[in-house]
Amino acid sequence: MLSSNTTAANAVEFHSVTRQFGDSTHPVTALADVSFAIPRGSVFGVLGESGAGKSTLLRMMNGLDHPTEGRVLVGGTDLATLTQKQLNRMRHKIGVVFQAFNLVGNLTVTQNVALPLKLQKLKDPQKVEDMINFVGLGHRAGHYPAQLSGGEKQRVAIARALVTSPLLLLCDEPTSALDTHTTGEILDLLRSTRDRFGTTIVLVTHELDAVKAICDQAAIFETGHLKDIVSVNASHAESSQTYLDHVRTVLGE
Ligand SMILES: Nc1ncnc2c1ncn2[C@@H]1O[C@H](COP(=O)(O)OP(=O)(O)OP(=O)(O)O)[C@@H](O)[C@H]1O
Repeated sequence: MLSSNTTAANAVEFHSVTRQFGDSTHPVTALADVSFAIPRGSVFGVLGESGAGKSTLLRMMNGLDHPTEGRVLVGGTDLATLTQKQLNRMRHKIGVVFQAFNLVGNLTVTQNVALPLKLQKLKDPQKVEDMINFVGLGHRAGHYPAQLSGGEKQRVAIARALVTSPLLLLCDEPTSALDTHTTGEILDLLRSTRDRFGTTIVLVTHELDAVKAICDQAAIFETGHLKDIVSVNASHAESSQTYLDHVRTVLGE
């Protein structure tokens, strides 16, 4: 299990994974014979156009969906060997961050961040406070989501995902709803998360800039097929540049 087998070299392994939907007359192949590994402590990008299979891939890492063929290992454990109870426990060690933030509107920042602990009947006010401070929102702890900017909402979502000390953080288009400057700040925060806590991060995105800014490797998918895995050699300092610098870089000045 992810929490017990902390020595596995790879946080995630896909072995010849195929996922088909539909019936035999109208099959839809979301993933076709996909194999790859994500080293522990790395930031791994998943790139692909709409329908490439990215969401299906994330759902499998989270144990919410299962291969039609092949095996998915998380923290060295084949998810197919787990009982539902074990799977639920493992999922507590996987954080998820979404494009739409998915905060609870009538809860404060502190209450939102404490939610995953509450769902496990746990309490750890110090950890909640630490995570809120880590994402730079100590001054907003009593605010409600409607009082926050998009970037601040995503910071809350990241603090909430980190409060259970996940070994794996799955980020599904986490910056797609944000402007360029705020995107840079959120990517910096994700990189700090990896550096500070050693969290393995999977970043699903269609934004090449985001992959270039923080990923060690990126897998490129096309209609369910893994086309390539590239090592990202970008200078990771680039994401810390100012908005103006970024505009100049992109516009080629
Ligand atoms: N529950 C399902 N039932 C039937 N087909 C599905 C189901 N889930 C996904 N698919 C199909 O599998 C393929 C991959 O879908 P998936 O959502 O994983 O792609 P994606 O890369 O995440 O796309 P997007 O960027 O639009 O979210 C698509 O053709 C999709 O229609």
